[in-house]
Amino acid sequence: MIQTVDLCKRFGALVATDHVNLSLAPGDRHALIGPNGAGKTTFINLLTGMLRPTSGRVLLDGADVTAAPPDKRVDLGLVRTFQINTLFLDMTVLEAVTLVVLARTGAVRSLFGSLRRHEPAAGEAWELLERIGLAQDAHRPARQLAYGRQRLVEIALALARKPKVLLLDEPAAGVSAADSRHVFAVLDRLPQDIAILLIEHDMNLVFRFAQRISVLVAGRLIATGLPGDIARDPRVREAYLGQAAPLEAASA
Ligand SMILES: Nc1ncnc2c1ncn2[C@@H]1O[C@H](COP(=O)(O)OP(=O)(O)OP(=O)(O)O)[C@@H](O)[C@H]1O
Repeated sequence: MIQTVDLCKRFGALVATDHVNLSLAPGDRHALIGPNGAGKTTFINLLTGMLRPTSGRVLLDGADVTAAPPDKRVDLGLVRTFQINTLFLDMTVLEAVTLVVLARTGAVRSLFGSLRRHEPAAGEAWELLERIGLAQDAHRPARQLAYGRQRLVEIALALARKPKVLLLDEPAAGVSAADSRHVFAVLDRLPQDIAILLIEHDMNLVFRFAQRISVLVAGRLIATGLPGDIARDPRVREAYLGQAAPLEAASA
């Protein structure tokens, strides 16, 4: 579904992404971990097209998208979550998700036409909100929701794009433990055909969610494998020196 081939990114003398080869098949639940500054965000930005690689390629569903702009990649099914912006915060949750459904289907251009034409989009948005447990907040402005619920709205907005590949950059950062559990319960129930790449610092969440884990250190992928193998890998333990406790807990 998505594949990088010898992907490299230099910032001057610094090699932030060093010949990274990583691929996800439909339905994969893959986590990308690594210490601070390892290059995780840079890698995500190379996938979404926010950054151009120095060399190497990005393939999406077999098509070379290395030179494609971000919006084209979204149209092709590569979607990442974003913090809700001011526009969406002032809409109700249902309006915001409906707007993204309309943008996806091209109908947003006729937004000021008959409202009746937008009923299917609102219906789809409603179903989505029910699926991820946000229906009770559908008619509230996103701004009024608790921070943890707003993170769910961000996931809903990404899902409204019907992604083939979903990139999640710390989807539960800054939320309470209870809300974080809810976010991950929602992620567990996402359609099985979506490939998900998760970046997450919380090892308990990583090991709970991922079927495969890749470890990035100083821009290089030092290991990819099953969670148990990653937790026991001496190179990974070395990279997380001083932080081995989460690996212990996760591999137990
Ligand atoms: N635009 C840029 N210009 C120069 N250096 C950059 C730029 N963006 C990132 N870097 C450097 O590239 C390296 C990788 O950074 P990146 O943010 O991708 O790491 P990360 O794994 O996401 O870190 P963290 O877990 O702390 O968010 C770091 O050394 C960072 O300082």
